[in-house]
Amino acid sequence: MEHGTWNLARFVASRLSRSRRCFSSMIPRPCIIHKRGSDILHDPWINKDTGFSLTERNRLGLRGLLPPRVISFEQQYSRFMESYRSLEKNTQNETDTSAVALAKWRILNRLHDRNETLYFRVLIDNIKDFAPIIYTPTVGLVCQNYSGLFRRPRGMYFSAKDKGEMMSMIYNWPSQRVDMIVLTDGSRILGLGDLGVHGIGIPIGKLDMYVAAAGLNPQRILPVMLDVGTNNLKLIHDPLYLGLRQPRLEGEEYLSIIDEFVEAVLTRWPKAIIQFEDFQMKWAFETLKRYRRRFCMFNDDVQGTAGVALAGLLGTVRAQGRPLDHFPNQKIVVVGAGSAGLGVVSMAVRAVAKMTGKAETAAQNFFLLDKDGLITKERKNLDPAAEPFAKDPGQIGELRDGDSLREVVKKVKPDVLLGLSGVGGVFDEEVLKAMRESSSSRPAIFAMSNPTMNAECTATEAFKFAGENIVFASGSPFENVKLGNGKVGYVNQANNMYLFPGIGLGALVSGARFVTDGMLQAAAERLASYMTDEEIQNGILFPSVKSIRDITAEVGAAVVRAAVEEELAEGYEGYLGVGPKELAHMSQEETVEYVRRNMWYPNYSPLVQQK
Ligand SMILES: NC(=O)c1ccc[n+]([C@@H]2O[C@H](COP(=O)([O-])OP(=O)(O)OC[C@H]3O[C@@H](n4cnc5c(N)ncnc54)[C@H](O)[C@@H]3O)[C@@H](O)[C@H]2O)c1
Ligand SMILES: O=C(O)C[C@H](O)C(=O)O
Ligand SMILES: [Mg+2]
Repeated sequence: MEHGTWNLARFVASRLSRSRRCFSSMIPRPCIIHKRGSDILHDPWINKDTGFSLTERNRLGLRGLLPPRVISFEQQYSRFMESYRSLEKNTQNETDTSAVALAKWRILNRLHDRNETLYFRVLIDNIKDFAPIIYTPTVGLVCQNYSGLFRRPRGMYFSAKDKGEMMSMIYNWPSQRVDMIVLTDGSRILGLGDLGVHGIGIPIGKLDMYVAAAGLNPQRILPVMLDVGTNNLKLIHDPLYLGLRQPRLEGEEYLSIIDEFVEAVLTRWPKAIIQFEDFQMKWAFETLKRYRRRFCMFNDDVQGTAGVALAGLLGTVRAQGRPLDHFPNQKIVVVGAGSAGLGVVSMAVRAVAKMTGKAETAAQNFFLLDKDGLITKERKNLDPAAEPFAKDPGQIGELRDGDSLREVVKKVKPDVLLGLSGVGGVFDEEVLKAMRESSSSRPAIFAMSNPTMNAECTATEAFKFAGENIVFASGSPFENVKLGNGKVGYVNQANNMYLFPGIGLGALVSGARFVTDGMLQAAAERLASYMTDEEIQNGILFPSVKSIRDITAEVGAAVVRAAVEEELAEGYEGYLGVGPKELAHMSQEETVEYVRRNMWYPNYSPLVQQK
């Protein structure tokens, strides 16, 4: 087939007519099931509650197991939203905001446990309201209270006691096919530290976002907890703790558990993608190095975060009214030299090197701090991962190793202050006021740590102390700030949710062998270019969460094109799957359409039972 002669519409039509699979993007197609009667009502993947038609009730042995009236999907939807809105109304004056957040989570979780089609429809339609409940920040609270909230298991749990058994355990998962796994060991849950097995809430929340934003089929996702123990003594001594009450495995013992799990997954589902999430830094880097050239995986905290931050940094240059090629001149202070901070600096420095063609000087305008202050080459026991970004002491205003954040901001006068420290309030009044002396007339403050309590500062503090002309972004959502005189300080949410669904989806529908730096760079660049100049001038660096499906399609397509360019796209065996040659011939627009068409959308499908 010649380039340019490939016709997406014709191609999609031909796929639609020949496919017999049970999920579709828009048109409900029959779903083949192997269950009957009450087993159907207890399976949230296929349950429709009172929505089963009378003919379906007859066909599936459901007659008499439900009240006689058939309630339509739209009626069920309205009834759920009414009960949610009445909870909202009844709790609006409640001062215990955590209790309210958990009550909202419970009502959504009950629906999730009962009827996934309805759950995902309400989630997609109300993503701006519901993302903060099923995802950051409430998901952090859920993990902290997991033993009390636990009713039904979700996902799979592999523990150190399962060594030697994982290859058979993986077949206990009821779905024949899994496309996307989010895996954690619970060792660094948001900024909340080691929450052991209770960290399972994070993979669940991330995969909910995959379904909502990337349209992954919920029957093909798998949240996984690898329980290798916990070093959180409070949990070890808690009689209701649900995980192994032993210290974390270390060294080769630890790695052998991950190796065994990975082997088991890839034996059953060789094309599954594994997203590593909320691993403590040493294992985040070690596992990334170990696996990234062996199968299709990425670490969201290192790589997804880096792309989102880079998009924000490029947006800041535009918001400051400067041309993009000014980026290498921006002075950027990064607070936190962990998996996220180092991921951000590495990617941003690579972008500078690409722009200037000078790798040796690309890190000169980045200033990295950890809990012991500014990192210089004089640092004792300097972490090799931080070494390329360590400053020469004496550079700019006599910088010294261990200089405090206040000193660094005063001496450097940065254009951007970016926090990934996990420590709430480190951007205090003095630090924020010092940002008024920034060499930019429109400095940016990125308080990216999660959840809300761990943000380096609040939005209100940032606008109050650093000035009304700043650009502001936070990892957890904050309300826009009223500045008086009808002016509003715009709050961006700089969260990796803008990228990981598109990275995963792009890797999936291209059949990429690996996730490369080139694919990640393409994802970040697409996110950066998504905003118009007008939006950027108004301080809006990231799109509204409301358009997350659209962004994800664009990011996914950028990842597909990069995978094709790097000759890593092996094709996708899905409902609308294509081979590598067809992928190679798609235009940019056709790729976006192809990605979009592969998104699952929640509708009740007619159920057909096969013995
Ligand atoms: N917004 C997002 O999308 C996003 C993505 C990833 C991580 N995060 C958040 O970033 C935070 C850090 O994650 P991580 O994986 O890098 O953790 P990490 O534990 O690997 O690293 C934390 C780093 O912060 C440093 N630090 C601690 N206290 C400090 C202080 N007072 N001043 C300066 N530095 C200090 C530590 O020395 C370490 O270098 C978490 O809160 C996490 O939720 C946000
Ligand atoms: O989970 C999030 O909201 C973002 C990020 O992955 C984090 O660990 O904080
Ligand atoms: Mg994370």
